[in-house]
Amino acid sequence: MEAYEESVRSVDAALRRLNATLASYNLAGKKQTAQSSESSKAGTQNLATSKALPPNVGSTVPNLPAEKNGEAISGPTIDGKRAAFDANMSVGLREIVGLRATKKLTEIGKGDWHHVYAQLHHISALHEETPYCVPLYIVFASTYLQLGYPDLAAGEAYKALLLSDAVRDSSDDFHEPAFESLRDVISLIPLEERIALLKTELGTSLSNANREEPEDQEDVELDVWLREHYLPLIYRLLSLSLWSCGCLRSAHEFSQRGLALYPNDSELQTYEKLIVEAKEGLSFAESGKVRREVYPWNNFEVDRKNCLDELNEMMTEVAPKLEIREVKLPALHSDTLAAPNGDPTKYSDDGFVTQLGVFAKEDIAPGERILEETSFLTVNNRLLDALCDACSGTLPDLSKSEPSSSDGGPFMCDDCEAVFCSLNCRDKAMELYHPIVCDRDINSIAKDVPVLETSDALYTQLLLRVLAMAEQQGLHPLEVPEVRFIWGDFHPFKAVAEHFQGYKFLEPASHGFPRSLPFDFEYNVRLPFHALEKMDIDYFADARYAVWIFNTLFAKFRGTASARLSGKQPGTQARGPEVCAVHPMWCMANHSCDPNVTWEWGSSINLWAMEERQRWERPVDGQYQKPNKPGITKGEEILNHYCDPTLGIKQRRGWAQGALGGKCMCSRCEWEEQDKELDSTIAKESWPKVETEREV
Ligand SMILES: C[S@@+](CC[C@H](N)C(=O)[O-])C[C@H]1O[C@@H](n2cnc3c(N)ncnc32)[C@H](O)[C@@H]1O
Repeated sequence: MEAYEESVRSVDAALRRLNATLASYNLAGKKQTAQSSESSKAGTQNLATSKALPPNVGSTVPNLPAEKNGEAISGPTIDGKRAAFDANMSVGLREIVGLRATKKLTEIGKGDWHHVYAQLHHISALHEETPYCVPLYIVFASTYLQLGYPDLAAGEAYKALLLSDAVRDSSDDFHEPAFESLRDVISLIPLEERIALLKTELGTSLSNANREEPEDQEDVELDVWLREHYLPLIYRLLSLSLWSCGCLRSAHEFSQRGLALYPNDSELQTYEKLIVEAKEGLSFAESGKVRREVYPWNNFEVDRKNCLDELNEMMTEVAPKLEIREVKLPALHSDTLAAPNGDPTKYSDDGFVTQLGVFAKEDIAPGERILEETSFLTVNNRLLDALCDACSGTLPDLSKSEPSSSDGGPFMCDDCEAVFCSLNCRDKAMELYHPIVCDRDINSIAKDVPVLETSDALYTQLLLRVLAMAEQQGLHPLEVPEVRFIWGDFHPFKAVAEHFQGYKFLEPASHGFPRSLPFDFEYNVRLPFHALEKMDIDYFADARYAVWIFNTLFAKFRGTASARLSGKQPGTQARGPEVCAVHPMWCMANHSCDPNVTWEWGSSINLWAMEERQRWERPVDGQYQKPNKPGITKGEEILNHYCDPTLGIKQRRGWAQGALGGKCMCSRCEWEEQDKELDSTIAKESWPKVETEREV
């Protein structure tokens, strides 16, 4: 044992000498400029600007495993406790310590579904202990890839990239913890291997005539490990996972950055080839689609039929004559999903699914207003607008001599430029979300974007509002009341997952998993993390801020958010910015192309029983069978319209596909489709009140 300790001590000393020598040679070569780091670029759209990466090696001698009381320490565990690097390591830790760029992505964390899923648990537990560890995020990302979640893999790989910037940039807020975490991992690697890597590096450095002057050296060894092992893996992960999601532009940008640093990396070359083959014409499209499901680890989706009391308390506040109940709806998705091993999973046995809907508790008169709901989950797409920051209603006109609003509004925030239409809105904003975003320079994020990106940008803004609400109210983002009970039109996945045989990495196909959630790296990953950073939220340490949570929220918004052009109030001239909102009670009502209510939305959203019903049922021999009875009787379902019902069947179906997630199967659509010559389209002018459309 003594002999062993003696040899460890001398290897250790050799390692220190090597590291110091290397530091004096500044072997890392190229300097990292502040501009080239991922985090400092976060405000720009361009991923491709990075120079060859660079070590930000520091001036101090590296922190090598210490000697205590003359005793060599073989290396701390990842949480700082002493341990040997061997079979005693947990499964996740062994993967982390064993990460090498010589391993192919397809091999990292490979195993059957149960094994890989268990690995996810180990990694999550380690994440709680050590949230700033570059290789931990690489293993996280690889594990997600093995489970067939390239979108989640891209999110974790991006965090790894941000942290590797932090390790190299001593001015980065996360420099110290990222540096220490990486040091802890490297301390667990066999000394012989560490020395061998440093020696190779020394050889390269000595033969490099153009090396730069040493500056700000901190730990050459960490930088060598980053460059030799972790960064190649990060670029491979980003390129492959984003290609696999269909985000070709981002995938290409990362593979180009990777290849600029590692031109001979055969994996990166393969991925770049796949990306280039997938592009259409000259453009790399960013039109990703990913799985839309209740992730197997998502314990936040409640069984809503057990929460009807709570839901109905919320409903009574905004609509005293309405209640929420279970309802059977036609299944919109194909009813069988093939698992990768061929096992079918039924989406629905009888072509119907049980969801929720809204019903009348009492008779309702024609033209009666039955719901008035104000939401603070609202956003708009212009940087300079004349809308209330909280409810997105039009601001009172200050140029008029009479009082502009009943309480003398508009009101400004004392500390930033946010404007509110009323005192109530200002108070609510302060209570629900505003302090988190106040004066944080996040106003311009996802605003004034090109037309084609408008809806993605609005959804991202909704996400940011929910994240601010969660932080301000001390909730998990999936527990924020405005989104908690919303069903995200998730595919039934759990059963399929259990049959999953492994991801076919080099196939863009979905391997039996339907992909219906739009995904764009910029809007789903980079901008949300950038905004969180501005809000001073530590998204490395706080597990509430991960891409699977963002995706779950996006799925909820996509089925329920309403959009409108503002500026339609009397007295206003032009249409203003596009406004988008989620009204959690209003959106419980299901769609029909023969609706019994109509709606209008300004600072609040309102539902009215229709004054007159259109004759949209099928006539038999030219005669309508039922009397045309406006108003709604007790027990009848409230049927809203998500698209303009005056349109013809083809247009309505196209629209409903987006807003509903499938083909509308209401009785009007069914008979019109069978009986095209009787298409019941009516002149738009005869339709009351509809100026707004629901789908973003
Ligand atoms: C705004 S939500 C309506 C409330 C929803 N039923 C619930 O349980 O939360 C929209 C979703 O309800 C379902 N839905 C609404 N109207 C439907 C219809 N006419 N046919 C089939 N599904 C419908 C679809 O799944 C759609 O994505």
